[in-house]
Amino acid sequence: MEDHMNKKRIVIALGGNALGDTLPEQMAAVKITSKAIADLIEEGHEVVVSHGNGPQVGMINNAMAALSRENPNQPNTPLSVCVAMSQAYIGYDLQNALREELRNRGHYDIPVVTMVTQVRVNPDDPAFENPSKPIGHFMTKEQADISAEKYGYIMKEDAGRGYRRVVASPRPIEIVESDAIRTLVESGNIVIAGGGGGIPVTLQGNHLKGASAVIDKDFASCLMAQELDADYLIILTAVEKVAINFGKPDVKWLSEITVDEAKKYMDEGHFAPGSMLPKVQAAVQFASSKPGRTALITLLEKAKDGIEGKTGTIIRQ
Ligand SMILES: Nc1ncnc2c1ncn2[C@@H]1O[C@H](COP(=O)(O)OP(=O)(O)O)[C@@H](O)[C@H]1O
Ligand SMILES: NC(=O)OP(=O)(O)O
Repeated sequence: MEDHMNKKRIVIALGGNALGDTLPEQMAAVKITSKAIADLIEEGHEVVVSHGNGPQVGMINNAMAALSRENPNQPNTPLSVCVAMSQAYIGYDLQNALREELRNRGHYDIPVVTMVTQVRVNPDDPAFENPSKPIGHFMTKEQADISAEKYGYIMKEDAGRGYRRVVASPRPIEIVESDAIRTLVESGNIVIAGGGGGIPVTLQGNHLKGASAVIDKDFASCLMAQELDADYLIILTAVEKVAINFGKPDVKWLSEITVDEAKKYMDEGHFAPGSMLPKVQAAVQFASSKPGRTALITLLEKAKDGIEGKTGTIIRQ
């Protein structure tokens, strides 16, 4: 273990490739993911891990809906509860894999814990009227039409890859458990928190009421990084760097950009909505929130190289 001279507090947001789409894929993927996270832990950094849940929350929601169709005594499970289930299921696999990876490297004294995390949203957020977050598996047009007809789901085409159900995705405004997460981090725990963007809740006096939504994990991770006063927000995805002119012959991969440059590229439409755009938006929000805060977007396997400045796209003020 390195000494703690350069210890940073890091929030890592894991993309879809870190977890896969199915139960067996997730089992295999978390082993690779744990290696990348353990590399950062071994450098002595304080690490909080968040992750997506799109495929998983859709799968859970479908299973619960089928159960309630078969059994009239079983009312349908709210989407907020499905997000909670996805946090626990993904947290279980990730926590277990990371514990094993740390032990394989001789670190028996680093506890890993998953925090059930609620995230407050505004009940008047216009996103509730405009579902945009794809969940579940991809379908053909014919399958999507059947789902829309049979279950009243709203289906949208997802970046040329097929059709998916979409649900509301309001902006996160408070990480309810951030004090507890901070306490765990400061006492040496590796914390998995804010999974699936957090369980969306609205405040009703002292009661937190579940909302029918799935929050974007990049925005929730950004807010969590701010609330934890993190030094780094690392967004790990399936590309090593962010590009302008992505997918075109004159593609240019970006190594380091300022917040102003990132905003200019956003305005010019270089980042696809629903994929790279929320990542760059989250990175910009984090890097602008306080001097010294740095955002990094890179490949899962390159997390350590990225924080050492060897690769990835760095966004800072
Ligand atoms: N300008 C861009 N630069 C790099 N990647 C981009 C860009 N625009 C769109 N992408 C795509 O966005 C993907 C990341 O978004 P997505 O797959 O939704 O993320 P997640 O890892 O969170 O599941 C990349 O793998 C890439 O295919
Ligand atoms: N909640 C969320 O943003 O999940 P995905 O990253 O899987 O879309």
